Amino acid sequence: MNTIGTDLLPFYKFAAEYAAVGIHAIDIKGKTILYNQKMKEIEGFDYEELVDRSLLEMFRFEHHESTLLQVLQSGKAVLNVKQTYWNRKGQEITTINDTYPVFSDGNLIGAIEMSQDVTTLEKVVYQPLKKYEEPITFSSITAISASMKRVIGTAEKAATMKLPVLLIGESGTGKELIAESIHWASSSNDLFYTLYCHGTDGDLINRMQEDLAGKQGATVFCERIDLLPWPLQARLLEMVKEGSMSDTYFIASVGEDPVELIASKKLMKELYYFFSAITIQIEPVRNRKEDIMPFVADYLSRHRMRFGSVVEGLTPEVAELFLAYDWPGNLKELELLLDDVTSLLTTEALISADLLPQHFKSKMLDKDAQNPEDFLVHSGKDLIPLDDYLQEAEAYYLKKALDHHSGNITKAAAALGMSRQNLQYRLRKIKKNEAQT
Ligand SMILES: Nc1ncnc2c1ncn2[C@@H]1O[C@H](COP(=O)(O)OP(=O)(O)OP(=O)(O)O)[C@@H](O)[C@H]1O
Repeated sequence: MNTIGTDLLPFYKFAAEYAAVGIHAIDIKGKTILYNQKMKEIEGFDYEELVDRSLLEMFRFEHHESTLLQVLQSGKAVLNVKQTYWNRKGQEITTINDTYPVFSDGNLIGAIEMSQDVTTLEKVVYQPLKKYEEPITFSSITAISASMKRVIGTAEKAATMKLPVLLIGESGTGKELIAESIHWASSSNDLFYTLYCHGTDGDLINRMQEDLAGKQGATVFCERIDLLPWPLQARLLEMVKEGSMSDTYFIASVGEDPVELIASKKLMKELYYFFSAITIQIEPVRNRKEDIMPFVADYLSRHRMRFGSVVEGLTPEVAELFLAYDWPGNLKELELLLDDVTSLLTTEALISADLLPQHFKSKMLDKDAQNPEDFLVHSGKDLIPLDDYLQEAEAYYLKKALDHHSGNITKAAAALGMSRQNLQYRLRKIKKNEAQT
């Protein structure tokens, strides 16, 4: 209650739910008590999956992974942590997180994390300045695999014909690089304009028209039109068809198969028809691993030229890890990893495993382990019989409990609220089941 007697709780609740920052709060036991709309958007959960999200609570054991739990343990705030990662939908997300302990009457009662989504800002402000000092042309693109060579071949033809192009590929596969290369190959005009479609800003398209007013022969790259809200897709369609922009060359990109995007109403059919005079599908890098090592070599050569470093390559162990990893964020993820690693280099000629960031090493170690999210029901995943599901969930949970207590059965059993004998019996049963399958 405030001084004028209005109950503020409903207002606080509304503000938390609809705030433009992602909010995730946990209580003293680590249970999620607040998880707002923006956080769902950032982490890429669909409504159906969220209904199941409470299930994840019972698997919440990765204490060292979570800043929230770290803050809960230390009682100290962790501020200004920038993170780039690929969320559940494979979208690249960059956030700046502040995590605070929450006290009531001097007692710690939980922790709260506030995530600011700076993905678009990063893309607009930071990235274009970051990598290449010269215009991007086809020769800047690593294309050793047969599939990337085909991509470049088609892109070169598209540039000659100057027909609208639709680039299809996961985040980080280099769609923007290809769009820019098509631009330079198709025209001598230096106006390459990227329309970042990640936001819900209603003025996005009007602003672009203002920016391009009176400028002849520009190329507009509409990046990820599938992320554009429906009314803005309609507005974009109207604009590309308008006579006033007839001199503009349009290229667009989408993150998945456009036929599925149309079926799930994420992409307007007419917009697809406009852009798809030529479609170019870029394979994820896990299907063309021949490109990984040449990309690393190219990155390191640029690093030597730019910073005068002496780094030559990777140790065989790191090369093996790079080739084994699936790279959900594609070469962009590899590039960010190399940015991290090379910032630590002094006189090393080879990048060895001890220079790799902890988050990458733990992902490699966990590669074969089951994740909490494997237990969620996804629309694209076949259901399994309940008994099998429960068995898998039990095995996962008990193993995590044991890991958590460094293999100490007595402590794990106590934490699980069961006798030592009961835990041993269940573990034997799991082993037997695993041996049979
Ligand atoms: N084949 C490649 N050759 C060279 N660099 C690449 C290649 N693929 C990706 N990259 C690197 O990855 C980064 C991301 O590429 P880009 O922004 O073009 O990806 P994208 O497919 O447009 O991603 P998103 O859909 O997330 O916007 C670039 O900065 C580039 O340095």
